[in-house]
Amino acid sequence: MEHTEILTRYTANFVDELVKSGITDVVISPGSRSTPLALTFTEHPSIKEWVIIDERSAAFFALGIAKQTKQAVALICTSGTAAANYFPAIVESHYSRVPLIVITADRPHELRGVGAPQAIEQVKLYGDYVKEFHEMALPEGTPEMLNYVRNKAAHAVYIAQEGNPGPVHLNFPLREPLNPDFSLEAIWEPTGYGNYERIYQESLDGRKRLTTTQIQLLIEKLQSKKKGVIVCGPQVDDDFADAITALAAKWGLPILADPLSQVRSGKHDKNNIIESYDAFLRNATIRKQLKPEFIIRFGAMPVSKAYLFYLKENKDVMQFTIENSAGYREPTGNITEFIFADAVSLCKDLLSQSPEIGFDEKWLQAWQDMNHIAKKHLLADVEDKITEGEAVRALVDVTPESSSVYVANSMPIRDFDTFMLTTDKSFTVLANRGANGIDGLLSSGIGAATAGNPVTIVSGDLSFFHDMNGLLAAKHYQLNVTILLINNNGGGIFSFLSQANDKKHFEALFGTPLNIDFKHAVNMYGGKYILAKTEAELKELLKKSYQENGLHVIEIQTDRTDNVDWHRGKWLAIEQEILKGKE
Ligand SMILES: Cc1ncc(C[n+]2csc(CCOP(=O)(O)OP(=O)(O)O)c2C)c(N)n1
Ligand SMILES: C=C(O[C@H]1C=C[C@H](C(=O)CCC(=O)O)[C@@H](C(=O)O)[C@@H]1O)C(=O)O
Ligand SMILES: [Mg+2]
Repeated sequence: MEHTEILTRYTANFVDELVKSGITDVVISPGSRSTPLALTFTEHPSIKEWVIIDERSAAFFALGIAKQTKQAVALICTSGTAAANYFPAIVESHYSRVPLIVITADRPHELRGVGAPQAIEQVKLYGDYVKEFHEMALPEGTPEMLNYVRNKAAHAVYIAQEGNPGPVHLNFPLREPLNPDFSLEAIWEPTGYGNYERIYQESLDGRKRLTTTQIQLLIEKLQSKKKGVIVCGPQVDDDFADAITALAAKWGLPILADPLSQVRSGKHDKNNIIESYDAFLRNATIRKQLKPEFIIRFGAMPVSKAYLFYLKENKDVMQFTIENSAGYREPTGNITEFIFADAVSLCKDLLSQSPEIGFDEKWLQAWQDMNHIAKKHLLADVEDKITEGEAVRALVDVTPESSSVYVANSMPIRDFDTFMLTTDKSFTVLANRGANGIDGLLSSGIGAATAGNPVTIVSGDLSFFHDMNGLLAAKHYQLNVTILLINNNGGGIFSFLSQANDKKHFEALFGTPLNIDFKHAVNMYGGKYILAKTEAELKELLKKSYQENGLHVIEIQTDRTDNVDWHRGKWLAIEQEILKGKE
């Protein structure tokens, strides 16, 4: 075979095997060295390609698709700093356990380290942030090498999705000429198959379960205890909410549900859910009154800093951390017993095998009473000028059934933690809490919108500014996306921190006001911009945006100092009523 036929068959077998392994979306950024990959993906009849010019945005866009669909997404870019621009999203996908197939085109080995253009060191470029790295062989046309390239494709998808999902990096050296020939016959036809990774696909559905003996041992450890707390961190399993609430109901235990646990919304039993714990666990006296005898946490730590303090103050308390596969996520240094098992299976096994464990019903009541007081205050007071908490409250009220909300880090996710109360409406809450970056948010949310469900992105002004390039995808692909822009003209979260006491440096180094009019940026990307001034107005504008196509940006404007005072006023009123009741 001559060069172009080898190149064509090699890349076609690679792409076809990715598709056969379940890849449905690929995000391509323009380049020359990546030509054979970009063209072959685009020519393949069964994959959707998204072209995103800015590689940092492209990778966060792919991350958003993968978070929404829970399936691996492929990324293609050319050599050089293009590949380096993938790094932030790869870090996020590593920590938030999102599967990505990262494919970087590269110069062939004779052009590396010799001053050739656009040639950087791409071997293991992302270090340990990827689950696996492979330097692909240069294209060859033998049956063995066409089998090899299929094996690597299937293996990459398997590794990206097995255990704790994450990114896999394939570096692809390619020699010129780079244009494939799609007139060739049967380029998608696999050569003799042989054994390769596809066989793993079936095992992905295998849930890791404890043995009956292990379940009994766990139950025995708990039976003598009365005051337990179930904590639900971020979860992706659609069956988890039903399973954990059924178990909590049988055991009579409170569930502290993080906004990303997907437990706060849905048709399941909400009786044991304590969603406002961040508001009242801020008070040390209340934390002491709620000292537990054991804690069972499912998944990563919740957003709540108040819960972190609660955990730190209970180093003597028996703790179990449930992880689906592997990992160590216990930042307080408290002793914990890690249980590596599928969360839903574990809940079901405990439910079916545990006797009536007579936990202390007053214990659950104590949590429910405090939660009730907190919710009363969080739902009270409609201000004449909308606040950041009311904006979240309004969104939770009007976001459509089965929609998704992609929430920015900093205050938006914390306001979701405080103001997203339980609801029978089912909607998904997504965020980039792996590394808590303010980068790539718009791209991630717009990527999530490609799945077709209504998506509302909740962004601070700096997060919006940080990823404005991401808006191009919404314009280019005419995606339907609503963005709730919470503009307090700077980094509002810093006003809650001790840095705010440094009047000399604060605004320059932490407040960092932008003083820009986002309307112009929104119009540049073909979006509809409007300013909402009250909670009622915001609700109407949000509902209207869900009825219309395209990009909608609804901005509310707040003052960072007023915002702190308003939040602290809420927290104080809650604490005072709870503690008054305890006098
Ligand atoms: C990429 C990145 N850079 C910097 C930070 C540090 N940081 C955390 S929150 C924040 C300010 C965010 O401001 P904004 O998006 O307006 O949200 P607000 O705090 O006002 O709610 C910054 C700079 C970060 N988390 N990620
Ligand atoms: C801006 C950064 O993130 C820090 C900001 C605030 C967090 C915090 O302490 C909030 C307090 C609260 O939730 O009541 C802080 C933290 O979680 O420890 C974040 O690291 C940053 O650049 O780190
Ligand atoms: Mg801000």
